[in-house]
Amino acid sequence: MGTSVESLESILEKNLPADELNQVWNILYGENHPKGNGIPVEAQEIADGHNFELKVHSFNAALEQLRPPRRVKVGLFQHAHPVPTTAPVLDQLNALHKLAERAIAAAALTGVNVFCFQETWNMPFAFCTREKLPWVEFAQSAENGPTTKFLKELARRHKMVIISPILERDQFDVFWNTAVVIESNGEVLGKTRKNHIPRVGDFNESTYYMESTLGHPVFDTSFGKIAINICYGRHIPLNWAAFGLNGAEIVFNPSATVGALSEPLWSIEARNAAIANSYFSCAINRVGTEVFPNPFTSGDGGEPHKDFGHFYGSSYVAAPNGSRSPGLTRVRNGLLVVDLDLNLCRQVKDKWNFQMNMRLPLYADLFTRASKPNFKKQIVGRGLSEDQSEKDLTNGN
Ligand SMILES: NC(=O)NCCC(=O)O
Repeated sequence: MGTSVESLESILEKNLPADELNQVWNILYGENHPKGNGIPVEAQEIADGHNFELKVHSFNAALEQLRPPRRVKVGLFQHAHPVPTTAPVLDQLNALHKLAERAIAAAALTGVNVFCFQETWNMPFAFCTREKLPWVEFAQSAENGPTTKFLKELARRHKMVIISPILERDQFDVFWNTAVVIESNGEVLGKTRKNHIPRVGDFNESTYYMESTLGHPVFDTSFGKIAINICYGRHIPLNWAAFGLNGAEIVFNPSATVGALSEPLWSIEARNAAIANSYFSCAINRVGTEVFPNPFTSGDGGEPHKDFGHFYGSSYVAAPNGSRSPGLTRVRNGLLVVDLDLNLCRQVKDKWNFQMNMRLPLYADLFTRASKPNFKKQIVGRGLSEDQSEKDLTNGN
């Protein structure tokens, strides 16, 4: 499909009469259908001037007697790589920083409290190439690298929590796929790292960095308890569950994924995680096509090529009650600002009782046994081993 479709929403809006469109929104997205108002003129001017979509949405919760509403605005920014991947590394980094400054300025004008970029936002997504130079030159210290220093100043200026997913080079020159969490006072609150590394298609990421050893940290920020599940981790329901167990109220999923591989999964996985774990999930995808200097193969017998295919954007936010925001465009840069009430998390827990029905000991026992080499599957019936079943099938039994 590439770039020929702007978004699912644009097709529906073009083709459905208003009353049917409203019904479709309600069925597709839950009780909150798209709302497009509340964008300050100055923020819209920045978006128009720099050709990015600016969309707003809000989720409500019931008013409680003992707890005031806990409203938070999240900002999700998706972007294409702004300059050719052949430009000098410093020029690429500076162009990305400039882009970020504008997006954060627009987010600040819209009242965003917690801002998150896409996966490894400050570099081209070069992991398809399997080459080291110049791509590893984008890797930086999570605490003191140029991107963190740059964002600390913006976080302080705008009193905004900023989540910055980068390729990290640590003090031993070990690489990690990291998200740095910068508090609204400009201090680094901490970092988390990608737990699950893709080995699919052109996503040759194990060439570049190691699996996290940091677990599933939740960051208690001035705007709620947040966690970050980096890209491929969204396919692992236990990964999402672990952030919920540690108390997350919002889980960000900074990603980089292409249409041919994952577009049918995209609208489901983060939304399902929000439902299953009674928190808000925020899925952010890269956009555009990045062309690299040298051809590479996908290991599937196909022709060598110089690009990954189209990163389809479509960033969105899902709420614990199963409703979701509309998605951003598939083809352009975009900022999605979503106003939400964290009280909804506990209200949904009280309604559905997923936590009350969690039965952790039941699953703890199974996972403990399944993680041992002598694990025996609990199969009721003839109790044949897989080898025996295959023989049975070939004998026509
Ligand atoms: N960046 C990354 O983990 N991509 C893997 C592909 C996918 O998860 O859709």
